[in-house]
Amino acid sequence: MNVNHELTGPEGAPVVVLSNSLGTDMRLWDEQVPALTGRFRVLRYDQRGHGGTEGKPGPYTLAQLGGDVLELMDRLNISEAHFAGVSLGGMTGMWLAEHAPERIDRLALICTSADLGGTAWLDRAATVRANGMSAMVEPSLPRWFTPAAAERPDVRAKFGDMITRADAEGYAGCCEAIAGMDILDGLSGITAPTLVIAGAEDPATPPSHAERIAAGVAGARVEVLSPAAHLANAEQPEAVNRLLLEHFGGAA
Ligand SMILES: O=C(O)CC1=CCC(=O)O1
Repeated sequence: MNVNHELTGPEGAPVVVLSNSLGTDMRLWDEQVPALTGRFRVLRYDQRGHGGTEGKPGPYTLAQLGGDVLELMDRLNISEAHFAGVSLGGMTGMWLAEHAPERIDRLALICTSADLGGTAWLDRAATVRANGMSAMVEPSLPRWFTPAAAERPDVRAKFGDMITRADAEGYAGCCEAIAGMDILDGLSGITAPTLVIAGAEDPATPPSHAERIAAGVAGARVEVLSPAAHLANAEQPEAVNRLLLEHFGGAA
């Protein structure tokens, strides 16, 4: 799998891997990279079918999305890393922390869920396969941002571009990975110190989902940010940067 990625920050520093959500790409992390590269080597990548990573025919599984990360880490000679993921990226992180615990040091889960599966995802996969990605822009932005942020021209341009650039088959395959996800029972197997961040106004993965994750992962801590919807790291970058630096051990 040829995973599009970017590796920046000081050579030899601890590595942080950043994983994007459904419909976005590595630009989701634009506000985090400058803050993190002061202390960390940062590897951000595009999930299958998103940004510059090809969308193989779906359906996908979380095991495949996690496998893409392990393959990339192997290729770059990264034996272990901290991991932060938003939504689908967080699901990928939970899969990795359960199934490859020796590769994940500390885990940050942003606006995600361990139990978001269901048939609605199969309907969404069918919709994008039939109609393409541009139909997803207007429904997505109000889930991703609170109303004031969702109306900002810069936000609409940047995140609208991410959605329309995504490959419909890749997006659909990722929807099918969410539909088939089975993480809840595996949470007790996660030993990486875990921070869970939620957006108080997130309609897709509200804070109750963060609380359910934290109830399953021993020692996990929850932080709820407001105002923030589903892409809390884009809407509240300073707060998320501070939390990530504290959690990964890079705070001044
Ligand atoms: O539906 C959305 O756009 C929100 C979302 C669910 C999983 C994910 O990665 O994003």
